[in-house]
Amino acid sequence: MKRKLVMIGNGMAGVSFVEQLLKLNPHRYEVTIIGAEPHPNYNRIMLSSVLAGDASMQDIILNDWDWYRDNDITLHYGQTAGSIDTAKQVVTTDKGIEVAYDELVLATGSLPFMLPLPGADKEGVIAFRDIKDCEAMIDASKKYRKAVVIGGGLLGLEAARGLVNLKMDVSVVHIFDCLMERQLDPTASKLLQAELEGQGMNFLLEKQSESIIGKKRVAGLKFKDGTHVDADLIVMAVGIKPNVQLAKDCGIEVNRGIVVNDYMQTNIPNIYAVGECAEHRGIAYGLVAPLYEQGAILAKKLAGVESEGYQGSVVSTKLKVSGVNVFSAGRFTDEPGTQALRIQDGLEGVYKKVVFEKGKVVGAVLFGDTSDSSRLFSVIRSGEDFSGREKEVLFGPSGGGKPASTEDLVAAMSGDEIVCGCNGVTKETITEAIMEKGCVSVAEIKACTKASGGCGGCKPLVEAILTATLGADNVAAVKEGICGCTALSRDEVVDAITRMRLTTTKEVMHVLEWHNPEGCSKCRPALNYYLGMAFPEEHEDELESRFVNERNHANIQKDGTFSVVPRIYGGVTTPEDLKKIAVVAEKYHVPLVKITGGQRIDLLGVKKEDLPGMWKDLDMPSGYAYGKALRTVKTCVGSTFCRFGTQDSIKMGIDMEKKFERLNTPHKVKLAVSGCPRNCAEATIKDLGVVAIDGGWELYIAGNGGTKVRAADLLVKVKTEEEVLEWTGAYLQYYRETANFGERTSEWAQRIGLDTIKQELSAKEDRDSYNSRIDKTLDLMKDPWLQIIENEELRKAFDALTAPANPEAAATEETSS
Ligand SMILES: Cc1cc2nc3c(=O)[nH]c(=O)nc-3n(C[C@H](O)[C@H](O)[C@H](O)COP(=O)(O)OP(=O)(O)OC[C@H]3O[C@@H](n4cnc5c(N)ncnc54)[C@H](O)[C@@H]3O)c2cc1C
Ligand SMILES: NC(=O)c1ccc[n+]([C@@H]2O[C@H](COP(=O)([O-])OP(=O)(O)OC[C@H]3O[C@@H](n4cnc5c(N)ncnc54)[C@H](O)[C@@H]3O)[C@@H](O)[C@H]2O)c1
Ligand code: SF4
Ligand code: FES
Repeated sequence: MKRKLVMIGNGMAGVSFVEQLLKLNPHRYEVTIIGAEPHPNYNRIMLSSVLAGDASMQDIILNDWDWYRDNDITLHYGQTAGSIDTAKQVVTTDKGIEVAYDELVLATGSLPFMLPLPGADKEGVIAFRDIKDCEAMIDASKKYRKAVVIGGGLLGLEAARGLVNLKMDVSVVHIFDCLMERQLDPTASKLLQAELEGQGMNFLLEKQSESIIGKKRVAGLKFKDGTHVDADLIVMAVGIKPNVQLAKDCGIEVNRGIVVNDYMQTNIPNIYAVGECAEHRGIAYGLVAPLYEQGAILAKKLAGVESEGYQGSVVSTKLKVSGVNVFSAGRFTDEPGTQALRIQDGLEGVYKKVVFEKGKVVGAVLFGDTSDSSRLFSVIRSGEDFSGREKEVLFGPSGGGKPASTEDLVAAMSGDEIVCGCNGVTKETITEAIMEKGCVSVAEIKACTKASGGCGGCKPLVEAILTATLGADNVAAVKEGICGCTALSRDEVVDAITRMRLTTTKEVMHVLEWHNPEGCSKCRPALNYYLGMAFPEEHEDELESRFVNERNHANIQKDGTFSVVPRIYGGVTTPEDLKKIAVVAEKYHVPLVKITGGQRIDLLGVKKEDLPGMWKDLDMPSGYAYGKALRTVKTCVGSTFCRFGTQDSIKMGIDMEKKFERLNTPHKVKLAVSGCPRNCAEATIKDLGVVAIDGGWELYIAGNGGTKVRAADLLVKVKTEEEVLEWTGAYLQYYRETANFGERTSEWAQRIGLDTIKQELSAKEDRDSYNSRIDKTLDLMKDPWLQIIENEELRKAFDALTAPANPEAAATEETSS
């Protein structure tokens, strides 16, 4: 008969412990979890990324509902354990459910510390601890402007960064004169402050909060020095306290946290504690890496596997604010008996400090360049004696180069050592992903194991494990750089752009140390695209990084003339538009007027100097026949006139074209809509094709009618026109975010797999998230012809553009349709 294991708390530490227990001894226990939050276990760390707009709520689920069912775990979610009868071994929840246990694990985490200020109960005063808080901030940003974060620690600064991204005016109130004083020395702290001020944060240092003002809702914060700051939202991030009340009430020994021994046992038999609520050797940890280590020890204990017990952890932190590289580990302050080695490069904004005690590295602070973080952390944990050769730690044995390689440290790591603290991923899990699942890049390892998907601090170590496992030559062979100017892959470049918030091609090339500082014709347009995709609002399109056809907003022809293709939505025109086209064709002596395969009209043989005049006279939007963008939405007659038609394909096509026109994509995108399965619009050889069926629509993807003909695959059947637009938006944005620049949907879909696409888009929440990003981009797009006609500066710049010496070479870039 199975023993009854009950766990109170459905958070990161607790569930990680259960996962490890199931691996070691899957059949020993009947597991019940009581969780106060109405969600399955999620990655609390990533709430910062959700707030910053870099991840969706769906992305941060660690164990979905199916996981509990598949592992026979009873989950009482949305219920709080209210009491424990330690004599009868029964837990009672606030909803009156009684659960008997043989073994009980407390994993109740922490509570945010709320300053007991007068007015702290007003609307708009919140903490930042869970999904509910995160949603409250996102909602507030839609209605209000001024946010104040109290606390300049890790949490406060990550909250502040998220609120800046949500377009709020953000002030951070801090009690000391240095931010993150628990992790940084004053030098690093001041460098950090300057960097964050540059990102738009305002700091009010050495401020003691006195009261919160306002009526029902907060209106401001008053300080003890008589000053005040206006606020529509106040986020308190002034630390946490272990959640121990339940334990205390039933007689379990509690200090700051629930007191446990090296095997996570409390003073009451059969009751254990793990995670932030536990206090081991006087320390209650507030970071996940040590909590996962505790979970591993407890799992062994309850699975009947011997271990030496938990010995405590050295912790390291990395601030998850993009564009800022800060790392801190161990004891970093100058104490008696310690010595510090510091280097500072004021030009590059780099600062490094390593603290020694009796020759051993006991702590480190890095700012600006954190590439040494994994190695330094390993050195701290290894306790290696550097007496007499301390400088090797930063400068290597020769005094001038890099110190002992990360690969050596990787080789010395045991399999169960945690590599990614944020996601609790061990070295063994990563090597398995490489050897058994065929991962050959950090991005693939991330997709497979989640390692490096949180703060990103473990990335160098994951990379080193990859190199150590596959061999440097093999890694280099499989890693396809985006061009000869860099050894970095597309994913690595895009990841760096988003993580470090790089905004220009020059900045990317500089920060990522391009071999060729000017880039080349392959990487410049690609970077320009990736930047625009990642930061549609901040990035200014770089004309000089565009291909010649896109610079001219017209396709260059073999004789050096251009073609003009105005947009004709869904292939439906009007007598007025036809008249305008005819007048323009005559006025500018257009030698050839041609109906294209995409159901529109091409005016060929136009002189460059005539282009703006023609655009003005036409007074029609650009058809983007020259761009890596949405080209056409071909439609059939559909139900309006055709006797076979089941749906209005013309309206559907026009709606799609109007919604997605001007969208920049990795390569050109063509759509089509047919009004019945006879498919006269050839929708099944398009990047996305829609075919009407009885009572709905079928969406086909990744078709191609070009040199490599490919029939499209069925993605989904839907009922309404709204759903067609919703799926199309999500699909196009997923393609925009994950395809290589220059990769058609057909190649992309074959590379990543149809099942992956289906799975990625299956949840409505994910589709909404993709749509919100595509909508943001579409809102910002303007018609390029109109801009040049209306804006004198742009007009001058356009006139100054010269056509390439060899039009044929340029014409191979793109073809129109
Ligand atoms: C925004 C944010 C960013 C962070 N970033 C990082 C980071 O980058 N790196 C890092 O290492 N750490 C980070 N942390 C800290 C990290 O999230 C915590 O250390 C970790 O989540 C603690 O895990 P836990 O399981 O002990 O507690 P929790 O994850 O808090 O889980 C405890 C759970 O128990 C539930 N509970 C409590 N009492 C009861 C009860 N009586 N009955 C039922 N359920 C109960 C709670 O509702 C909660 O769901 C961050 C924290 C936040 C809030
Ligand atoms: N990147 C990360 O690793 C990360 C990110 C977020 C949160 N966390 C963890 O979550 C927990 C909570 O984070 P936190 O930043 O709230 O805790 P913290 O204790 O690390 O920092 C709180 C900060 O608030 C300041 N403070 C205290 N009282 C104040 C007051 N009255 N007015 C103004 N400032 C005041 C403190 O000086 C301190 O710097 C911690 O355990 C932290 O490690 C980690
Ligand atoms: S696809 Fe069907 S509805 Fe459209 S024109 Fe052809 S037969 Fe008519
Ligand atoms: S340690 Fe943060 S992502 Fe791995």
